[in-house]
Amino acid sequence: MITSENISLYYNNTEILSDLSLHINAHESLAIIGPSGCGKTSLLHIFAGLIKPTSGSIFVNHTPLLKPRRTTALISQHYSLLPWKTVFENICLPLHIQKVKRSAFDARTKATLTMLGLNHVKSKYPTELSGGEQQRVAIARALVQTPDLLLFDEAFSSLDAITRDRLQSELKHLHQSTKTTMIFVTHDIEEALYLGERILVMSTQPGTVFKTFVNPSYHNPDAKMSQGFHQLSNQLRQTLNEVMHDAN
Ligand SMILES: Nc1ncnc2c1ncn2[C@@H]1O[C@H](COP(=O)(O)OP(=O)(O)OP(=O)(O)O)[C@@H](O)[C@H]1O
Repeated sequence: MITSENISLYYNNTEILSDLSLHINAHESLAIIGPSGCGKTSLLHIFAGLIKPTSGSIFVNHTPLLKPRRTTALISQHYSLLPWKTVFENICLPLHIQKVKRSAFDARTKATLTMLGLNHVKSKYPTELSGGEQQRVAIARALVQTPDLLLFDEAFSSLDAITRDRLQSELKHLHQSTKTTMIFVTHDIEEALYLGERILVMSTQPGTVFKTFVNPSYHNPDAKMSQGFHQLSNQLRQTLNEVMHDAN
């Protein structure tokens, strides 16, 4: 689905990403973890087509990525909902902008509201919702466009532990049922392990691939309780220590 070939990124004269090559398969769920400032958000913005690498190439479905795609959705920790619009209106906004017919977008919006358990708040305004509900609305607004690529930038970091657990499990279910390609940037090792079929550990700035891990417990319904989960969690912790050690 996405291939980056030897990409580098400079801001002013500072090298942020260096010679980064990576392939993400269609339907894969990849978690990206790494030290603060190593360029995770910048890499996600490159995948979204929002910024161009200074050198190297980036392809989505074998086509050079030159601008944002309509079927890529980026979800960050700032929900970016319009406060003067209801939940229903916020969710159908992208369809409205794309001039999808009212009859078609009503049905799609209703189906998405049901999928994310938001029917009871559909007439409320964002300020009347909890953080978890607002994040669910942001996810619904992304899903209503039936994206083939979902990018999450620390999307759950400001949520309480119970809401985060619930949303993580909803997303995992969504990934397993829709097979949308998903990329999660996170600081949280447990989140990376729960949501990533594969986990990419980045080096310190300038960021590049330090190591990737295949996650054997991803498809285990009780992943968080499994021995494999705890073993890989320790391995990831150790690898992040190595990353920091290499930088000193
Ligand atoms: N628009 C910009 N102009 C100049 N420098 C920038 C810009 N955006 C990001 N940077 C710098 O690029 C580096 C990487 O930032 P980025 O947000 O991609 O890292 P990150 O790994 O996501 O960080 P964190 O984990 O702390 O969120 C940082 O040093 C940051 O200060």
